[in-house]
Amino acid sequence: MGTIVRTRNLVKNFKGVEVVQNVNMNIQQGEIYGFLGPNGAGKTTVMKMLTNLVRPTSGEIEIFGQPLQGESFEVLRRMGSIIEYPVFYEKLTAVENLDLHCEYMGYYNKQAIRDSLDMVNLTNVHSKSVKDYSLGMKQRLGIARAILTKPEFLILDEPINGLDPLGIKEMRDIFKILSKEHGITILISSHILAEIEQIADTIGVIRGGRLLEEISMDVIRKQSTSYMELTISDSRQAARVLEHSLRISNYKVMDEKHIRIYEIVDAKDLTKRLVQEDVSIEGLSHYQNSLEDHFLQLIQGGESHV
Ligand SMILES: Nc1ncnc2c1ncn2[C@@H]1O[C@H](COP(=O)(O)OP(=O)(O)OP(=O)(O)O)[C@@H](O)[C@H]1O
Repeated sequence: MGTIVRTRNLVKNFKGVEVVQNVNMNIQQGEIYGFLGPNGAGKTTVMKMLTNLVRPTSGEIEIFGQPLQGESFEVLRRMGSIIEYPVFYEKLTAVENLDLHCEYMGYYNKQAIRDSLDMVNLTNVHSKSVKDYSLGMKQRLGIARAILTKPEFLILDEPINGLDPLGIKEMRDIFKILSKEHGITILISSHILAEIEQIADTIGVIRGGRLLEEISMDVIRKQSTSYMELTISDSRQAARVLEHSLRISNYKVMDEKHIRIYEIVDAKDLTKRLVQEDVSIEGLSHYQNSLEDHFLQLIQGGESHV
């Protein structure tokens, strides 16, 4: 698998303010890359730079192994995008809108229009004009338009924003089909972790214009650990009991009164043995280091909407 997008020290200044700072981003072929960050973090600006809508102040962008320049029309033709909200001719129908888009792109193909509407489940809307569409339908039409020319790489800026749970589910299913069945690499931004974690293969976290982390979901899942924390009278004595009587080796003494155990143990057995060996137990709790904790620690916002 190759790298589809690579940015090196990407910077964007607006009126002297660095809204994107030294971003080094790597998107691999075939993956769904979740671009996670609070409002104003710089996601849209990065996406605009990737699509040549905004020029970087400095740094490099490589897409499909080629540097992105002002005249990279070939590269741009292989990409589809929805940046900010998709805009349509409201009085026209879906097919009429896509017809016009095809004409504009110099890619007239009736079958492609039908295929892409099918792919986003926008059928049976023949005579309806776009002004009567729900937000979810508009978003899906935006995706249909973005995939009309059968791009290899799709950029979607907050496509789930404002959708109801059913709309979100529909969108997720569409992303999965585009990715897994059609092999399209997808960059998708959101400010809500829960939306991203279910679909992304890799997550890039951005805040204040800096890419704080780029990590695969597999690695994150492996890192998220559960443990049991014991509060005891004497952690040294307790550690001896764990090692010698219970044969537990995967634990950590936190301080004089706390021990964390990272392996599965029978809590009843454990407490019984500790009491037998004169260690008094003041507390025992189970913890799960969740994905959310991981990102909240990273972003240090303290809210679940990072
Ligand atoms: N054309 C512009 N001129 C001046 N400042 C801008 C411009 N475009 C974006 N910014 C600023 O750059 C910062 C990053 O904005 P950007 O839209 O990229 O963030 P974002 O992560 O996409 O957030 P959102 O989800 O709210 O769009 C913000 O502080 C924004 O006000």
